Amino acid sequence: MTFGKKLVILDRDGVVNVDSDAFVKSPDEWVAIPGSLEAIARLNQAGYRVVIASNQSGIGRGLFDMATLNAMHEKMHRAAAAVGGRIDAVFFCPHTAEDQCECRKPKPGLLQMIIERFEVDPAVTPVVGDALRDLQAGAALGFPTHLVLTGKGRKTLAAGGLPAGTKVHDDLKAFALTFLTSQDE
Ligand SMILES: O=P(O)(O)OC[C@@H](O)[C@H]1O[C@@H](OP(=O)(O)O)[C@@H](O)[C@@H](O)[C@@H]1O
Ligand SMILES: [Mg+2]
Ligand SMILES: [Zn+2]
Repeated sequence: MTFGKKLVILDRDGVVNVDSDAFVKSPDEWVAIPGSLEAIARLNQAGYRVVIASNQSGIGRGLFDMATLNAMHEKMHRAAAAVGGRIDAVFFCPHTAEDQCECRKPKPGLLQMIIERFEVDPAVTPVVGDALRDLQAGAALGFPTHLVLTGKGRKTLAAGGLPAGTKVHDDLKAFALTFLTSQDE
C-alpha cells in the first residue's frame, strides 16, 4: 500500500493514442490505442489520478495550432469519459528542440510542474512512455519508469539504454493490470 497522492503520469502519443512519424495533427488523426482508455478508467477506479506529459513540437513546427491541439484533447477527454475514465490534466511542451526550452522531454520540466501542482512523491508515481526521452525525464526526478511496446516502444526497447529498473509492458492495459496488482501486495 502506498501513501500520499495516488497518480500515474502517461506520455500521450504511442501510449494513449496511436502515434505517427508524420505527427498526430488533427482530431481525426487522434485514435485511441485499443484498451488504453479502459486502462485509464481501471486506474481511476483504483483511486489513481491520471495526467499526461507530452512533447507537442508539432505546434512549434507549425504543423497544427493550439485550437487544434485543444480539439484533439477534447476528443481524448470525451473518449475516456465514454468508458468511465478521466484524465485530470494534460501538460505539454509546444517547443522544438531548437527552442532549447526547459519543458521538452527528456528534460524533466513537465514532470516538475506535475509534482508541484499535484503534490506527488516521485518515488511512488509511475511514469509510462514509449520513447527513451519519456523515461529519461522520469528517471531524472526519481520516478519509477515503465516502457510500453506500443508506438515507438519496440524500437525504444531494441535500442536499449533504458533507465535502470525500467519495467516493460506490451501496452497501457498490461501496465495497469501489473501495476495495480503490485500495489495490492
Ligand atoms: O509521445 P509524445 O511526447 O506524447 O508526443 C510525441 C509527438 O509530439 C511527436 O514527437 C515527435 O518527436 P520530435 O518532437 O520531432 O522530436 C515525433 O516522434 C513524432 O512521431 C511524434 O508524433
Ligand atoms: Mg510517445
Ligand atoms: Zn518546452
